[in-house]
Amino acid sequence: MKMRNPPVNSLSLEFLTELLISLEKLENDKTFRGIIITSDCPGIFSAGLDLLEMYGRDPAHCAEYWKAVQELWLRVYLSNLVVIGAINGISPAGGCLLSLSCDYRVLANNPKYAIGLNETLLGIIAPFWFKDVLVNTIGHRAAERALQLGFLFPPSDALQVGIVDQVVPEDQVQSTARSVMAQWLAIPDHARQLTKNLVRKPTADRLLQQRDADIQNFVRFISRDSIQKSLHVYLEKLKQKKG
Ligand SMILES: CCCCCCCCCC/C=C/CC(=O)SCCNC(=O)CCNC(=O)[C@H](O)C(C)(C)COP(=O)(O)OP(=O)(O)OC[C@H]1O[C@@H](n2cnc3c(N)ncnc32)[C@H](O)[C@@H]1OP(=O)(O)O
Repeated sequence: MKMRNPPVNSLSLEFLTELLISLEKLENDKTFRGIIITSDCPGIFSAGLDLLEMYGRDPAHCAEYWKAVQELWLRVYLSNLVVIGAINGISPAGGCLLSLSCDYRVLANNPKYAIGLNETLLGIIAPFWFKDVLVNTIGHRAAERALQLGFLFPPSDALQVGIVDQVVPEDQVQSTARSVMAQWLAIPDHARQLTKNLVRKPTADRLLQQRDADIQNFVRFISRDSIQKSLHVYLEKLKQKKG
């Protein structure tokens, strides 16, 4: 699955909906046993959640948006398919969550392709289920530092901390992802799927048990004047970077 939402593969409501529909189709087609998620935007895996879906929007829109974010996460995280991330670009925040929700992550060895949950740098916070997935992946202490400081790990650090499973030369990302897929597909589906569910269900259940409250918390948080100001400042910084 090649993500194509130029210029930066931001996860807008429309794009999230497209991804959800595509995933659902693949899940329902029994000829598919695995997917490789990668990007069609040069140098960018995904810029994460679309800031314009959270800035200057009314509460109803924010609620609809957050529901779609939850939905995509649950679908990828709990997918019965083998999901491999072929991460061929930078992957901050929501882009990192998408990567972390794969079963295996291959990152291209380019110092620009940093990955991490950098929410605090925007003046916002990673929701508890983003945090849970990071803690599950790199452990409590490393996650505690990474989340508070908004670390974006370059490939060598990302491998060392375990946020990705493999770092390979850029021209080998897709072929490595395909070899990894072959290994994973050698395992009988029912055994692998039940095991995946056993490991991941408790984390997903934490959100499933409080989805509506999570949406309300998000809407309250994102609608605060101080948070809207932080988003404004961050968006201006992105604009000014262009000069
Ligand atoms: C107690 C209550 C608890 C409640 C908890 C709720 C908490 C809320 C949680 C909300 C979670 C959010 C997670 C996220 O994913 S936030 C998004 C994080 N993403 C980023 O920080 C990445 C920002 N982008 C960049 O750093 C760069 O764009 C890039 C990806 C490195 C690419 O750089 P490049 O130079 O190639 O491109 P430009 O920077 O010029 O960007 C091109 C245009 O795209 C716009 N852009 C970029 N990123 C985003 C984005 N994430 N959303 C929307 N738009 C984006 C950028 O502004 C340029 O637009 P322009 O052409 O119109 O100027």
